[in-house]
Amino acid sequence: MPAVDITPERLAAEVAPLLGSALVGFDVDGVLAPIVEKAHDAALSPGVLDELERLAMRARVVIVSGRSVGDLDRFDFPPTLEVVGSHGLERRGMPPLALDDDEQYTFEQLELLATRAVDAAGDGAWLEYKPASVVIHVREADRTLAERAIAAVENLASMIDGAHVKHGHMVCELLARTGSKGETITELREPGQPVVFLGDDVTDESVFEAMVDGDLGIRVGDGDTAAGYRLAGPDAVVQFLHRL
Ligand SMILES: O=P(O)(O)OC[C@H]1O[C@H](O[C@H]2O[C@H](CO)[C@@H](O)[C@H](O)[C@H]2O)[C@H](O)[C@@H](O)[C@@H]1O
Repeated sequence: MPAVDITPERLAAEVAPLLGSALVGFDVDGVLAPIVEKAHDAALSPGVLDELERLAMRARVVIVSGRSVGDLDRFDFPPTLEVVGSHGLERRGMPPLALDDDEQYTFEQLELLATRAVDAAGDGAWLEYKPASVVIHVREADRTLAERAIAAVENLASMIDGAHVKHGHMVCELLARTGSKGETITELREPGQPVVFLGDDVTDESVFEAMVDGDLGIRVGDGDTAAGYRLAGPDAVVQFLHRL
């Protein structure tokens, strides 16, 4: 069934009765922070931190991001929030992720591929490093060159032992160890605890796909989704939080 468009006010009315019991999860880029050209320029929408802090007094709030935990520090999420990074591979306050020797070898091969892909995609393409992956960013690159470079890198990565590939908004991530936001939420939820989750990207779909009766999945913005509801964009997320 296609997702139902919902207003921030209506969504707040749906979520409010669940607050005492629910796990409320948020993706970052495209949900709490509007998408921008350069990942290091991203900032939370004005007012979001205060609203999240208030929400955390009434519900268990978790941030589940593809960014690394170290990178997520830039957003200053308060300590009352749980913070999960690298698509579920890292948790704030836990020991840092360390690759074993095989994974390290895979990482080095992927880094080489990714570097070549950035060269092939040309001006505007760049590499982001995370503890278990490298991300090829092509938002500012020529679209045709970027698509070609990513198709080639994906093909080559499929021949490397232990390699995984994830796609996102104008990015291709090559991972030496993989995680899943859906599995993370399933691990975090208490038995019978309802989940409310807002996400905007392909990697958030694993959360929506793992949802059970009583959960609320909200896709933010366009795109195919398994979520039940759709909010217009990051501005609507701020309004939703405010109404809540
Ligand atoms: O799971 P998220 O918290 O949404 O993180 C997903 C990726 O976000 C970042 O990239 C995206 O946002 C950038 C800034 O708006 C944008 O320029 C880029 O095109 C987007 O894909 C981040 O850089 C990635 O590491 C995250 O995986």
